[in-house]
Amino acid sequence: MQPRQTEQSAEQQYVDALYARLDGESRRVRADLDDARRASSADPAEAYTREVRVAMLTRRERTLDAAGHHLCFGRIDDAGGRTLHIGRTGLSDGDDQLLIDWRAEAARPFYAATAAHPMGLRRRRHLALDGRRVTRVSDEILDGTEPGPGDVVGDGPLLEAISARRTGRMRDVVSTLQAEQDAIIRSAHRGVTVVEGGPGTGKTVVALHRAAYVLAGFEEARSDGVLVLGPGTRFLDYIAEVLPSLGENDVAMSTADRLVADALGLPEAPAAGHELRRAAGEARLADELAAVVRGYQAPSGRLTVLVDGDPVTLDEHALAEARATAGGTGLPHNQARELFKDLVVEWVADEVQARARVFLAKLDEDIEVLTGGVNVDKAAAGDLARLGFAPDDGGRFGHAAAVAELDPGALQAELAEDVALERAVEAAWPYLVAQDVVLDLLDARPEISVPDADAPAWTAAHLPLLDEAEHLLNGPPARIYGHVVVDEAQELTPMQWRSVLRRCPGRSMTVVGDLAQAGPATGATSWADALGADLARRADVRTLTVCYRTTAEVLEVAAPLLARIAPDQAPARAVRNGDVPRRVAAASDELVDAVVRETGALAAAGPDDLVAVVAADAAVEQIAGALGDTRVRVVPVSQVRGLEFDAVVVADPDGITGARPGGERDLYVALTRPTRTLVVVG
Ligand SMILES: Nc1ncnc2c1ncn2[C@@H]1O[C@H](COP(=O)(O)OP(=O)(O)OP(=O)(O)O)[C@@H](O)[C@H]1O
Repeated sequence: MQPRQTEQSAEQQYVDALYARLDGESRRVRADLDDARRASSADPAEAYTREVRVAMLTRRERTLDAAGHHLCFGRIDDAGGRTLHIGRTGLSDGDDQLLIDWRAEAARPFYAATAAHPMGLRRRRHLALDGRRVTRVSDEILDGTEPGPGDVVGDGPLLEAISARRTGRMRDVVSTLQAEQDAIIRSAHRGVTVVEGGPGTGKTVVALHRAAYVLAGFEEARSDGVLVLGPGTRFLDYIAEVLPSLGENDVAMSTADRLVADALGLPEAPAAGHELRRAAGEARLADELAAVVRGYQAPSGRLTVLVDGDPVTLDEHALAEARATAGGTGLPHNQARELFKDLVVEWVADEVQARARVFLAKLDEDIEVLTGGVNVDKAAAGDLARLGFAPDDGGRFGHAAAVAELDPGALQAELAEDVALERAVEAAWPYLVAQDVVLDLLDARPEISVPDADAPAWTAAHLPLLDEAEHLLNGPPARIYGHVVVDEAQELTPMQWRSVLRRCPGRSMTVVGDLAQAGPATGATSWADALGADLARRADVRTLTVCYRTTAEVLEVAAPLLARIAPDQAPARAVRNGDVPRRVAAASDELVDAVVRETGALAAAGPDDLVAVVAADAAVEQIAGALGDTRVRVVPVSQVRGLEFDAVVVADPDGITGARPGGERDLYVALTRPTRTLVVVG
């Protein structure tokens, strides 16, 4: 038998044993889960323990289900001949660790060892499986020794993975993660990790595998959940299968816009043009909204309340003090209003009591005069004492008793319910709703206004403003996350960042993006622009340098553009070579025909290939119409960030660069989408 076959059948035996173990554990977990679900207890502590157990077993059940697909994909052998198999979950037989979870520390050398730093390994082995059958074994020798009879050295699985035809859905790449990617995924850093890198360097891959790692390793991520944010629904569909295939089904996925719309209970808002998005996304609008809200908080003047028909007035000084106290708590506006009202009530109650005291003292005097000097207190002392009143130092009960009857608590409670007082407070410090606050702001900013203030047609661009206002009025969002992953992070406006950050109070985040690909709504040129100087300073910034998507030839076509739009950025290094991209000249009236011809040729040449046309947004409809009903996708350049295809036709590059500001960045994004074939028509 060939070494390849011998090794393959030895691995097959091992893999069979792993699957037997997996099946056994799945059966056991399911039985335990049934038991745990059936058990009921009236004791709250026991009921809680049971719930925790059900949650734990459910998670394990899911992990085991997902792990069944390509259960084991690697093995590492150290110089002493010890071996470890690496896979999607850990499996053991008593003390024997049969399979190591890829996230475990012991699996690190599988990803991190190189010939320069073998980390004690002699060999790294990749296993390819088809169902439960081992279809291939391939080895890398890391310690510089010659391959022996048991080594199967050949083409790397990475090359095979990245050369494979795309399906339109991203897959997990847990079996071929590269060292520079793995170092970020496994980082123990709990704050903000920023991952930058050119197109196709695996930023999305890193972000998603990091989410899975963080879920397993960080307690706060497990308890408060993980959120993945992407630039649009097309992109979210594209990445939807990666985390479930890693056994993680509980990760929330959304766009920054949908996140806010859901939180505020608003319907999906229509997309906005980049000018509106940019204008409505400026950071200073947060200050302006805060000023709008402050403007409603007891503006200077006096506050008059009618109590039993008598006016009681808080003068400017008293009002300013109440405003300063309520405002100074830092509470959101609507909660601070309650405190403001309490202060007004207290003030008014004091005033009413002071007036009563004066009035009663006067009454005592009048009675004494009327009764010819008879001291009423003295005369009624016995009765008053029986009623529980104590005389003051001068032996007087009179107004002390009467004022005591004006129980301050009861008086305040009564005032708090008083309609006239409530009306006066509402005029000074009204309850506010977010939409009204934003409409107030828009009065002063016609460039971001909505047409009809009575039925405002909010667009996605306004959502972060509404979210900001909601925060100012009612405080932090109810739903927060233990870890937030932001993909295509260069696309978020400063106001969107504020929405995202307020949902991640722990600031445990993975932020991935490429500033050279920034669209016109943000045009961020530094991470400090994007994240704010403070957070950017504390962030752990990593750079990916190797392009796994496309060929060296395609990167070469994009290189002059990169030099113009991001002169400081070193181009990524491609690991593959391929065909030289083609340029097809076409006059503007022939353009659509030429695009149809070229895509037709590509689709015919690769019947299973994923073929796309990328065009300026305004040109999409015409091209799609001319193409008719084909499997070729026509994608507007504004929505193509993060996506990839086997073959791409870029239609009318000048049209793309001229369509909107920063058009060269759009073109750069378009040119870097293919995994293999690029045709530029124009
Ligand atoms: N270690 C890897 N093994 C196999 N495939 C990989 C690996 N790293 C990246 N890839 C593949 O390379 C392609 C590009 O990866 P990804 O989309 O994560 O790049 P990106 O940096 O996010 O790109 P962009 O900037 O265009 O959004 C994907 O098909 C991905 O699956």
